[in-house]
Amino acid sequence: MANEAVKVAEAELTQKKDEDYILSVDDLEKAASKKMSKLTREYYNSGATYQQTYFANPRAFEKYLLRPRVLSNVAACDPSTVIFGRRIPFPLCVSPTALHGMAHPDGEKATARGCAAANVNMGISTYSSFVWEEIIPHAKGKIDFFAQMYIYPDKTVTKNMVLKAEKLGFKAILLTADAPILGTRWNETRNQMAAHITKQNPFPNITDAVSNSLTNLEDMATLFQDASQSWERDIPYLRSITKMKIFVKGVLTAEDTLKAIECGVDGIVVSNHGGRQLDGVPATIDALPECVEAAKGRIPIFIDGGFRRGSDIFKAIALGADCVFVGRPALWGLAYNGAAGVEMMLRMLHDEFKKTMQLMGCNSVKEISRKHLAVLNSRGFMERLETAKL
Ligand SMILES: Cc1cc2nc3c(=O)[nH]c(=O)nc-3n(C[C@H](O)[C@H](O)[C@H](O)COP(=O)(O)O)c2cc1C
Ligand SMILES: CCCCCCC(=O)C(=O)O
Repeated sequence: MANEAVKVAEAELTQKKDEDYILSVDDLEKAASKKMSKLTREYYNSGATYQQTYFANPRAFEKYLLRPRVLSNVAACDPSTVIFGRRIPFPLCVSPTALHGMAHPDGEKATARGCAAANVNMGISTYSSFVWEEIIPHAKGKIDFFAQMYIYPDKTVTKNMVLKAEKLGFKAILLTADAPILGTRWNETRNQMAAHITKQNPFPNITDAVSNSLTNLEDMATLFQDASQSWERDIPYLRSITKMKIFVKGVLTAEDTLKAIECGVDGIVVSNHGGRQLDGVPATIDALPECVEAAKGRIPIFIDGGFRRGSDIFKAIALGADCVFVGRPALWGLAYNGAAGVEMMLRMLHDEFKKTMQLMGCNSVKEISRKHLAVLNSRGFMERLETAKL
């Protein structure tokens, strides 16, 4: 009888294959990628030109080792933190990414529902598949939204977008600064992405300006992104027309961190656009320390790029970030199972982050610091990050 029970249990086990388990963001990426069309998969899962930065982002976390403290009574560990005056479950928000309609028919509306279910704030792209006013009601009052914008060549567009965002209750502008022109992604040309976009996936927020005659995204972007954007001209202008917080997204250096402070922005997002703009720039986790050092606590610092594990989030907080954002993981959740897939991804990262905190001996986000990290020096010996000569 016992043998029979074992046989039944084994038969049930073999019905479920290893790939049916989604236990990590990496599992989710694989499962979601199978569900996407070639066009969508290659648009989402790629970077600029040789993709050096795209691959560097997730890999760079490995060189930061964790230094745990034991016997620290972590039974009451609390991974929550406060962003813009609102307590959020853990230091994570969703980055703005274009065209969620390619992953799921409900696009950003489903992403917003997934974020609301997990109580996670969401950035929405200028290039969203639905107009902002259609997306917000799906989570209104439950989470904060951030409006991703560019400096548009036509300044009345900039002004209208800002005023619209303010009216819709967006908490902050994420001004994308690393895209005065669009980066080159070769498979977008191979897949004739621009033709697909104008026909099947228009940009409803800016649709009037879209020209069907254009054949590549880089040309299309010149309609919406102004190569003459500058700190001196555009930040004071934005400041003069809005009370929303202004975060500059795409900062990678101490110099630009200082410039951001000088121009009076409310914060920066250390970002390389997920490796989609300038190939060859550092992984964001490697650029973070010089930005943190330059800021000296004067402005909040957010970061995105390659975050796939709870321990990645822990490392960024330890290096001085206030909050981490994820882009592609939300797209994978959406493609895998709509709003429920987005929620699943966010809960997975929440649980991994909390477990990392507990196994590190931390009870609150405020306790996490550089003393929790180490690196291997050039001779292969471990050094505490606090004292390491890098
Ligand atoms: C498919 C895709 C579309 C994106 N669209 C935008 C966009 O419209 N505006 C923007 O500022 N950043 C955009 N980004 C960059 C993200 O905001 C974010 O910086 C990046 O995805 C973070 O890296 P991760 O995907 O590894 O988490 C996009 C990224 C991806 C993957
Ligand atoms: C014509 C513009 C194409 C959308 C660009 C969105 C974006 O930033 C990306 O990384 O892709």
